[in-house]
Amino acid sequence: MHTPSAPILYSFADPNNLVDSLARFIIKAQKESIEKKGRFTIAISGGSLAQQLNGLIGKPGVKWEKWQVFYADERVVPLDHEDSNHRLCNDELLSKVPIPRQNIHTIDYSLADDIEELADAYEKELIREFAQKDAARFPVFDLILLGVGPDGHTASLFPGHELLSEEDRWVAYITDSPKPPPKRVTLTFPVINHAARVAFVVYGPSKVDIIKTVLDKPEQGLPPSRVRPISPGQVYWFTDADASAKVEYPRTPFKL
Ligand SMILES: O=C1O[C@H](COP(=O)(O)O)[C@@H](O)[C@H](O)[C@H]1O
Repeated sequence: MHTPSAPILYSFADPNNLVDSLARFIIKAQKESIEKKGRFTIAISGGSLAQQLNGLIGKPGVKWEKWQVFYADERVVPLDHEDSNHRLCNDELLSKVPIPRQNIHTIDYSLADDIEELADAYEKELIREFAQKDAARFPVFDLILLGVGPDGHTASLFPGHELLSEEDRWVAYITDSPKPPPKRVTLTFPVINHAARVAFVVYGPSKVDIIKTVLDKPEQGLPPSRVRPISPGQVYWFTDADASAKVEYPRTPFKL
């Protein structure tokens, strides 16, 4: 097994530059994936990340019909509820681009009374997309987009939670999320760490201390510090000057 590569940190002084660079990065990942496999598999988080994706709207070169979109985590609420990660992503991006609805893989909220069944059903949705085509132990997403909460969670993997040691499941559930709503499903570390690329998108002054801890003190083992995709996977950080203000970890100039 190869050692994971060190994270690559980008810091953008201009917010528009962050949005545009992220869009160009995603389009490049999409192009490489389609050339290799004929499709682009992406998992998207909710929260503040969704607003950073609008650089993709109307951009030439995006082959929406080749995208298979999953959620890195989802709050167990109706899909049109204001807390739903799908609703956020749909409002900010997916409803504004020509992606076929069947390529957007949402949770089945009709199973909400039995969250274990709901998580199993979402895992089966991933198995249909990945296992039959790639025959791998874990799915290899072309790209997973993650955020980081001020408390140090990523996806719905919270500091100190027992889910951090999940080794088998692709999709796990929690009913005691410290951040509301309490019921959520999430991709697990084995899935996140098998991705070809993982990009954190973190901006704003409220994230400044947590990003410093995650990048400068990975030995503390906060969930985002544990995102180290196995080689040749790579983790990237797209940050703004506010979020990365205190980070000593070396920045890399953005170029494609
Ligand atoms: O609850 C969640 O929070 C994180 C971070 O959200 P942010 O608004 O602080 O960026 C998000 O990445 C995750 O998908 C979501 O469920």
